[in-house]
Amino acid sequence: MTISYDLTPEVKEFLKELPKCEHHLHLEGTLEPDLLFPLAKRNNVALPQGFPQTVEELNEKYKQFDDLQDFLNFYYMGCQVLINECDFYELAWQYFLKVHKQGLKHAELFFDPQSHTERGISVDTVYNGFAKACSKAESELGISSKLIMCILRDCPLQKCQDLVEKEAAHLIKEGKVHGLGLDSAEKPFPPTLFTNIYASAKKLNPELRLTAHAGEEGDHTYVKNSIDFLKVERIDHGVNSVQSDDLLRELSANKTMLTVCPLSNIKLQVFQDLKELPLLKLLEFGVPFSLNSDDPAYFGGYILENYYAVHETFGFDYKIWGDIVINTIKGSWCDENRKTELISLTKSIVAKYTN
Ligand SMILES: Nc1ncnc2[nH]cnc12
Ligand SMILES: [Zn+2]
Repeated sequence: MTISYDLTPEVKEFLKELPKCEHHLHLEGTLEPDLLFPLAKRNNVALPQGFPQTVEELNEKYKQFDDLQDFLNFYYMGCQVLINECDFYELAWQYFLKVHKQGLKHAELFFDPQSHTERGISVDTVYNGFAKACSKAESELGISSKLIMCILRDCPLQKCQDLVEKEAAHLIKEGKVHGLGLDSAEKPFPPTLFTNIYASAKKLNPELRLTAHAGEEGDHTYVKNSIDFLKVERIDHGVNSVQSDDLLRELSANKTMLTVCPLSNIKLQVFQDLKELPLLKLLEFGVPFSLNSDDPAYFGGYILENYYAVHETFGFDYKIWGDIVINTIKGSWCDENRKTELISLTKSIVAKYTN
């Protein structure tokens, strides 16, 4: 499903060349219909009753979701075809191959163990497959990456606690997962429910980075409470932060990054039009944000299409794009040398297009 963007070839080339970092990408959300059906066959998985039968029918369904829950229903059905370590590896590797062609240099990648452990698959099977693809992407494609393990907020709390304190405790302690996140249905499961679990994860490894989905369908208090109770340093989506100027000032003062997902917000009807995406207000208040693809197989675009869509709507000049990309690099969880390298690359690309 390719959407065409009304941009000049020069702008397209500029956006492609920018050294992009992605902070909000669910690896399970990269499961394209043309991988889903072969995996179902290979693993002998019967898709649920009523599930589309062909790539074309599935693509038709993906044209629009009613809301977050409508999408999540399909997302979790899709997860069922992932069984063996090689499936997780193949999924992530296909993602890296696609975004390598789009100028992605650094990726911070979510994965959802509970969508697999519920089906009897071990956390290690999932982790090992994804980690292998990450190592290969670094050595063969020059893409650095970090894995962020997410808690599914609509699973029973005890199971969320067991994931962190038992099943995946070794991955946290050994620093194999770099960060902890919180995703899935937002509104009925406010962040305060997870205060103790976040605290025990941080106790297992004080270096663990913390983030959470908030302010996608929940209001601005979900963002504020994620910061105050979960002690997160980043917010995934966070677009409803614009409901409170006080919160925007706080985000700006603390340099708390919002990982904004433009095409996702349209497909899940958070906004009806990209013009409503509050990037200008975030820029006005000095709130750092990055642009991301969330679940690209479902939302009609990877990282570069998200950059295209934002350019088509807001028409930022090259200098503003340079600032957005540099802020994204600064808010990344990679080491300082990598940041310096990517910032200097950004500056040279902006200079090439503005001189
Ligand atoms: N956009 C999103 N919001 C919440 N949970 C998710 N899981 C995958 N994508 C998600
Ligand atoms: Zn997400």
